[in-house]
Amino acid sequence: MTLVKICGLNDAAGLDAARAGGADMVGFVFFPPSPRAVTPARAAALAAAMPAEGAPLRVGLFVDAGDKELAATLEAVPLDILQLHGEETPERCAAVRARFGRPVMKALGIATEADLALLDAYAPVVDRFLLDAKPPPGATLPGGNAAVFDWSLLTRRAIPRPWLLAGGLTPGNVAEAIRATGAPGVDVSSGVERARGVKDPARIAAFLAAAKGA
Ligand SMILES: O=C(O)c1ccccc1N[C@@H]1O[C@H](COP(=O)(O)O)[C@@H](O)[C@H]1O
Repeated sequence: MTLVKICGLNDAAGLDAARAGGADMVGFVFFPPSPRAVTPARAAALAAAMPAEGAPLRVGLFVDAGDKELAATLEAVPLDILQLHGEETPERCAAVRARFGRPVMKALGIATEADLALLDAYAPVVDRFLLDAKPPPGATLPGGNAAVFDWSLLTRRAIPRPWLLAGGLTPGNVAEAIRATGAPGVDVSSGVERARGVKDPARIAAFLAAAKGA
């Protein structure tokens, strides 16, 4: 069954809906410019309501974070996976994985076939990929922009690690996205919100039902 990550959770109602609907991963955004950002203290309070082990796994989303920030966040919040959503190089991914002892999920922006060439450089040093759209012109965030990319690019080569499809997914298009790409997992933020940065429990439930039923 398709793995589902609900990202950008910042309140108990959203987290409850994600858990009730069977989310495999929940994401906390540690990137202050994002409207979904949480402080480590806020994420710790939300995570405290979750089971200590098992699903959903807690994913921390970081954008070009330094070791000090990663260490301080991990001190406060029991994160299972580190999602690196900035310009982190393969060397940086390897260093983060070794120093912090957590699986690393590297986000890559995909717009053309050439972007997929990066997969081979990262594959030896990451545990999972998150394949997202590149930020559209004028966007201020490196992700979370409700932008879709050309899914057919993903059918032309094998992805050398487990991976999640992201970018502009919604309850209405996620089943088609899974069918078109064969994605083993999907990730959503904007598509389950009622306003930018505000999660909608009903949309979270609908997304999970559509993705798990695909
Ligand atoms: O969600 C954010 O605010 C965010 C900020 C900075 C980097 C990544 C971010 N979100 C990630 O982007 C994907 C796609 O988002 P969307 O569904 O298109 O809105 C999301 O799943 C997050 O992993």
